[in-house]
Amino acid sequence: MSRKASAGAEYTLRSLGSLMGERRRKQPEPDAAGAGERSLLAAEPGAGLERAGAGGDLERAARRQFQQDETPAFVYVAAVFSALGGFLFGYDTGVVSGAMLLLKRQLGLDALWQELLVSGSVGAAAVAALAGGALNGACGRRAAILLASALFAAGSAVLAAAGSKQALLAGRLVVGLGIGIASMTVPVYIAEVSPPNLRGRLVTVNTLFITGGQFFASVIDGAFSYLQKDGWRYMLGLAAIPAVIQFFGFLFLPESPRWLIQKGQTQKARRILSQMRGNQTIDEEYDSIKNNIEEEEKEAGSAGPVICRMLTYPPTRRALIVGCGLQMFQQLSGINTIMYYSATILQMSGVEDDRLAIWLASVTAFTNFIFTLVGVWLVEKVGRRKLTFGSLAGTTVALIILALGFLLSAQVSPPVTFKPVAPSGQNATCTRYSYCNECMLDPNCGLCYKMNKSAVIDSSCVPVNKASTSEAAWGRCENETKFKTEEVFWAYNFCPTPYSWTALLGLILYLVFFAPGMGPMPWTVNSEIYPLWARSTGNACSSGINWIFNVLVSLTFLHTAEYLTYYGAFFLYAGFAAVGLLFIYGCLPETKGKKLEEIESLFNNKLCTCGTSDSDEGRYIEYIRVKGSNYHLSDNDASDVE
Ligand SMILES: O[C@H]1[C@H](O)[C@@H](O)[C@H](O)[C@@H](O)[C@H]1O
Repeated sequence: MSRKASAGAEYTLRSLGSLMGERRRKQPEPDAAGAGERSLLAAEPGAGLERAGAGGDLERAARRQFQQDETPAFVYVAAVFSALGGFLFGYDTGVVSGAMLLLKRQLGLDALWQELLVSGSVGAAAVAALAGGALNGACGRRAAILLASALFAAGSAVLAAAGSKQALLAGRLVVGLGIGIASMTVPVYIAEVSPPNLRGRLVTVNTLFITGGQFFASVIDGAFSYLQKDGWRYMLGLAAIPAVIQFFGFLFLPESPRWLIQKGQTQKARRILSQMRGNQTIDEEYDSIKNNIEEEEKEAGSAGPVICRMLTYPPTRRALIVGCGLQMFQQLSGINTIMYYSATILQMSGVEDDRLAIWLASVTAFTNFIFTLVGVWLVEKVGRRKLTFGSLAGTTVALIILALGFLLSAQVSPPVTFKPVAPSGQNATCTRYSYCNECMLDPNCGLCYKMNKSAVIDSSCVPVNKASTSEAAWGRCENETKFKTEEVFWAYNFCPTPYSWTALLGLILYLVFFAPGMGPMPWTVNSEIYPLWARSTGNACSSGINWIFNVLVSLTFLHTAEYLTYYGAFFLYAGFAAVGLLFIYGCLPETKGKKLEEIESLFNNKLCTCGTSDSDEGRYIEYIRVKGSNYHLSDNDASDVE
């Protein structure tokens, strides 16, 4: 039974499709626009007018019809300005790989410094995401977004002007703090200002901006890679522009009305809510939020840290497990390894030119972006649960194909047929390897070879030039301009085999399936599943988990590949994804179209019964006030019934 019902107010329970306790019964699917507007008497918008018999119902149905057409442009403006935080998150995480190619040469960075600059900001993001919960709760979403954009701007300026590696590290850490705060705040803010029927779509737009930022970063990397000296300053510094735009935009944008109500600033909250809802009456939404907060405060008690209250109160504990689980499986299915190694996978498939591979990597980022757009379109049509499940199922299959591609390539990996003698003082470790795939698993080595028709001949495994991976440290492939005229080829990171296209196919399928669901849904679902008192903390924890697993997966990939080989690593990710499928099937309820205040009741049942239990999308339950408290728990019905 819902917490509201147990709170002493007297309710009658009405339901369209099924009553409490009944199993799911199939309802006609509302269309996207009406997803949040399921009526008591009409499950589909549009059917409302015909079916509403009584005068009050008719009026309500008409009002609903009117309301759903009118979402003020203001909501979209607020969503787009906050999603600039997503863009910066994507840009700053994406741009660093290209910048690093130039930086390591210009500043002579060793592996440790490269690692620090790449992972430092991700680590800082994890810390800031975890700390961002307290910041959000105490100062509000708007202040947190303003702080994030200020950090992005300041960090980018430091990076653009950096004169030493220490300054670069400081800049990356500051940017990382911005990424962490933005990643946990922006989805919450968008969810709180959006009307229920658009919420999923608008929060998903934030992930569209993340992947858009990553794509834009890859184009900028490609463009500035020609500017060998100082190109990295532009790559890293350009992020200041959207950061400044967001900062000034947010000076004019309002605080989340839900947060204001929680803090007792009710007049201001009413004003902002009516601005956000245009011509719609806001009384019901306002009362619903306010009563919900009062109920929550009564029931959850205000003693102790929020995280302890969340863990001891079963519905929020379950929501937290679902939220963190989704973020963990998003990262464990290997998205960032795929993005990072896409250039390698493309090279394996026969793209030998380094520059071309960089440009093709931006095609990968573009695919991720475009298919996130498909997610924006689908989220209100098919709902979060089906979209996430379908997406992860496809991702699992794609990972298996990718792994098979690497496996087949390893099996026909060309043997090393020529063992040159290392010049004195030079490293000869690479010459020990007997097959190309062994040579490739050692990051210090590459293959130098000739081709006879499509067969690899005269191949040797030699050390890579530390300053430029496009040539060897010594031997036939030592000088790129020279060996290219001599029909000698150099492969760093890939083995030329006839099965490489399988890996390419796996890569494309991976992005096509991952981007619409597993990419955005963990963020979208997390922005919806916690009650207001636990929302900032819940999002802080789940975003923190996302960043922690992001670091873990990216940092361990090369070692995993060394121990398990490439195909082993991808089979491992496929295994994680398969476990994630069971988790989603069992534990993820449908939140589509529900008011944020209603979602908590989805977690009243024992965890991981969603696949079979009645707390799923087929149920349309409505509590109507009979007397006493002046609100009800319903699927967007706007009136009080005495
Ligand atoms: O949702 C995003 C998105 O899918 C990005 O492409 C990925 O790099 C992030 O790690 C993820 O959180």
